Amino acid sequence: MPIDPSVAAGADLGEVTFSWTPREVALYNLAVGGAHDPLDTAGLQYVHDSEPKVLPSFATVAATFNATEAPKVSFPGVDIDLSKVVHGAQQVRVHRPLPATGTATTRTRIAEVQDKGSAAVVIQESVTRDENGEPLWTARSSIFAKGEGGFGGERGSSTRVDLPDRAADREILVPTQPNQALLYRLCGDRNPLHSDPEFASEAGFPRPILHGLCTYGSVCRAVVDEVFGGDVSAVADYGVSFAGVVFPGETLRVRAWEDGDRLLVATTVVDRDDAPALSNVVFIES
Ligand SMILES: CCCCCCC[C@@H](O)CC(=O)SCCNC(=O)CCNC(=O)[C@H](O)C(C)(C)COP(=O)(O)OP(=O)(O)OC[C@H]1O[C@@H](n2cnc3c(N)ncnc32)[C@H](O)[C@@H]1OP(=O)(O)O
Repeated sequence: MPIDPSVAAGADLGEVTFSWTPREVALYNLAVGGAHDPLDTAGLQYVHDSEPKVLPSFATVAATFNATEAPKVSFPGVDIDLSKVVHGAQQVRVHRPLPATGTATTRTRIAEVQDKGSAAVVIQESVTRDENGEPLWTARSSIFAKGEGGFGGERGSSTRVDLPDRAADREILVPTQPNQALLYRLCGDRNPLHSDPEFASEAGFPRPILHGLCTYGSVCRAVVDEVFGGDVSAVADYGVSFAGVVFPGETLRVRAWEDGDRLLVATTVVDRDDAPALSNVVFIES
């Protein structure tokens, strides 16, 4: 049985300790479109040799940055073929601005396993602490596994963030590059879905798709630059659902609405009639 909710739900996936340096931070920043204009001196802070700006979304890659193997969807009570899964949702809360150099330990558990009928959703939660045991960030991510539902689990809740019924306060265009996924995979996500045309085809896609977390980071970077004046510390919490695929080279349209201490955002693909890419996007300002 690929999913046994009685084993999976609440399972402790253990701890991992890892370190990062300005080199990893700068590579990540480039992989999410930072410093795309080398004549923009503000953008160059993303690739500063000793103190590059650290986006809160860096939290999504820090623990696995140097991975070189494809991930496995294999946990207690869960064993799913990688070609059947897509990233469903991601949220990160940073408890303070992330340093450009650090060592931390992440403990992860399976918070919930949802049976959506045809699909399964596996939700992981992790807490990351610095060397003194102080929390640095907490994260929640969902894996959406097509065809893996029907195992007799709870359907779980739905996520739905309604957007204001008015024109967006800001609109930003975020180009991605045709080789964006090949660059982003150097930040540790070696899923062949993003680099191998044959694997992508077996998974049901016409060509390799962009990592969900590359879209996540690119939108974070664009919002920090264009809405928060380049201040990476302005974001305390950032969550999204991955609503549709993005192909490398496509341009994203980011529309943003101020909503108190929140920024609500919709992200669509310009080149495909504004097909949804990210939904339920909420930035909480610090
Ligand atoms: C450890 C190893 C881990 C490896 C993880 C993966 C690593 C990465 O490399 C992989 C990636 O980055 S993949 C790229 C990023 N993700 C995507 O592109 C997915 C885009 N989204 C889709 O295709 C569809 O929305 C889709 C397919 C997600 C859903 O579409 P539908 O099947 O049409 O679903 P729908 O009928 O709308 O809803 C059915 C129920 O599912 C819930 N749901 C929908 N979208 C969800 C999502 N994105 N995340 C979580 N749950 C979601 C709905 O709420 C609904 O349930 P309910 O009826 O209870 O509300």
